[in-house]
Amino acid sequence: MNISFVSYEVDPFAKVGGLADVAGTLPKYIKKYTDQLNIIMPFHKVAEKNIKSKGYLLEKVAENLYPFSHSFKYSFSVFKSFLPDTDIPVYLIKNEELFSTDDVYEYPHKEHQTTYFSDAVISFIKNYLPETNLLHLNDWQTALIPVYLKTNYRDDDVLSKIATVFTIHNLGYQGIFPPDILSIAGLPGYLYNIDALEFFGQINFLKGGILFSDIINTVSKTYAEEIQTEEYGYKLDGVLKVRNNDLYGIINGVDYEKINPETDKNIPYNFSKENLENKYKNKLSLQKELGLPENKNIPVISFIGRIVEQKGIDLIADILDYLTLLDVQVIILGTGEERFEKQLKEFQNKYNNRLSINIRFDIKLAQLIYAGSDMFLMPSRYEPCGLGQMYSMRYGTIPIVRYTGGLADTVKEFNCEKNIGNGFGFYNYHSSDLLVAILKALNIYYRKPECWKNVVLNAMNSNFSWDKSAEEYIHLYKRALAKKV
Ligand SMILES: Nc1ncnc2c1ncn2[C@@H]1O[C@H](COP(=O)(O)OP(=O)(O)O[C@H]2O[C@H](CO)[C@@H](O)[C@H](O)[C@H]2O)[C@@H](O)[C@H]1O
Repeated sequence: MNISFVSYEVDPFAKVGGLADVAGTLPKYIKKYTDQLNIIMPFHKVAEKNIKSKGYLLEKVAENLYPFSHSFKYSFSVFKSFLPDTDIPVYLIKNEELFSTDDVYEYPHKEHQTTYFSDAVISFIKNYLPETNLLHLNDWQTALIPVYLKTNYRDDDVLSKIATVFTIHNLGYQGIFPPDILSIAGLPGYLYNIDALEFFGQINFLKGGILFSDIINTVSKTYAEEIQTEEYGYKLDGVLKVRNNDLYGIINGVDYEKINPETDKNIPYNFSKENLENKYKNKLSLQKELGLPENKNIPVISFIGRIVEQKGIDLIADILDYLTLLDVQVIILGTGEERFEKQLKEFQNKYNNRLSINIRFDIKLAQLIYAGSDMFLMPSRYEPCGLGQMYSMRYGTIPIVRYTGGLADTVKEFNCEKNIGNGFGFYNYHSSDLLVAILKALNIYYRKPECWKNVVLNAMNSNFSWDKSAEEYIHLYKRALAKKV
């Protein structure tokens, strides 16, 4: 198998959320099953900064290339780096006009940027990587690649042989734009059709990915089922049902080398199951760093994530007045929608010694929060997989989740008598249900310390390695390739 993995975010080059973690880790695990594997991403400004500051190798491998169909006649060049500590090449596609913003998703005309990138990837493959026989695509930004392949390039001797696997990391982001994007992208006008890319008078990129890829998957089994219902389908449930025979769910894993309390360089005290005292030293460091009273007995309840509706921020905001009545400390780290950021900042002034609101992106602080907290909130409205709950468990921090999508597949309700389970949760999307789930955890934390220790150990013993999921991806690749013969 000769695979190119295409993603808009790849950790540690450019990260906004969980997509970067997956794109920066999964390739390491599928590598052993493949002949050739590389990653292709845009050369965002932030990637350039990270490569320079971290001293990664960078060389130009191609210049003056052009996309074949796109109406923008800018040329692009391609740079090569490597996924750190591996021999996996990362190809970065550079164009000054389109990748000029500081952050990954800042460019105002994303439809121009993503279509240009998609067609440029194809042109680069045809010219420099013609042995490629499978493209693993991720999210709406890359969803038109299979559309180009099955329309404009269906008779091309190299490109027509390429199979596609398309992973949906989040159905909530679809890439919906006015119909004139088809002519800008150089795609045929007949795609403006209900059986193709048309979507309520617009063009929907994700719909293109769903209909034109050989195989589709999402990042947990439960979410793969949920998105075929009206409640979670974001108006694409019907389209997903049409592709039901080719739709799979594969749970994400955790990079056990990077997300490891025994070796993590971002935390002051490394620890393991055998040495949990150090976890509580991290708790004191965390409290100190955020200006909260330093006390290792007070339960610290945290949230890290994008501050958007998906993550259940409204439920957290609803209960903060009640939660702060209790002897707890609450820490929030994230960035996102302004209305939520503003609302959270207002709470900060009310409850200074119980609450720490941090509106920023800060990887080092995130690791200290995973390590130094007792409980980790993920009351998501929907959650394709979720990584925070798995990271927190690695550090003995107990997830409190809404049982939906990947959260339902990775968190099991703790039962103190039987000593089974690794977290706590609730089902209905109601703030009172979230509050009750937190109270269940606090009850055990305060009144049954032996049980609390057990749930901490159960969480740390949970297995979220990528090995099994990587094997499942290989099966999907084989299925996709079988469609080409
Ligand atoms: N302010 C901040 N500072 C530092 N770090 C921060 C941060 N905000 C977020 N992060 C980090 O970003 C990652 C978020 O990952 P998630 O999987 O939880 O969410 P996301 O919704 O972005 O991903 C989508 O894609 C992934 C990958 O498939 C799915 O797991 C998920 O369900 C889906 O919504 C974690 O590594 C977290 O620590």
